[in-house]
Amino acid sequence: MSFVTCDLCDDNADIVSVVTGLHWYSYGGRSAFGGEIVTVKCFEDNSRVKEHLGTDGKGKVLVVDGGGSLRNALIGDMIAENAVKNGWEGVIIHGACRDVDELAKLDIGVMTLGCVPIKSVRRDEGQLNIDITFGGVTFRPGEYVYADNNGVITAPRALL
Ligand SMILES: O=C([O-])CC(=O)C(=O)O
Repeated sequence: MSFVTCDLCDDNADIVSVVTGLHWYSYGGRSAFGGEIVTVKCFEDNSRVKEHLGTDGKGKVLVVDGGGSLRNALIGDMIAENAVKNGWEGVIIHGACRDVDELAKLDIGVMTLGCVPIKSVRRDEGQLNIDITFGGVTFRPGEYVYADNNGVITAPRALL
């Protein structure tokens, strides 16, 4: 998938929403990625993230509202490798990741607010496929998200 979010914004100004006010870091081996939105809402517990990236993700991006916490990592190289095996396009986390040198070698997009060496807890908490909001945008399961080094945008339908 080859695109620039700036062009997608210019060409679809009437329907895109743009995430603002957040500083993203791109850690995955793919810097531009997009697809159908699947959501997880959790806080310092990556149970739902691990579980869901273990299912088929072709054409999909997992968007995680981790409450902005940088206190532990919601994804690392093992979970990301599994996501690659299952065909996920990428993961966007309003929170943190770890194992960044390994993430850079994987053919998947991983955008987060930062990294931290410690993993998250797993208490089987978190919700799947509910509307989540951060950076002024509501991510709705079934809509579309596109991300690159310029930022993150959503649209009610596929733009590519
Ligand atoms: O296991 C975790 O919770 C996160 C992690 O380090 C990995 O995915 O390798």
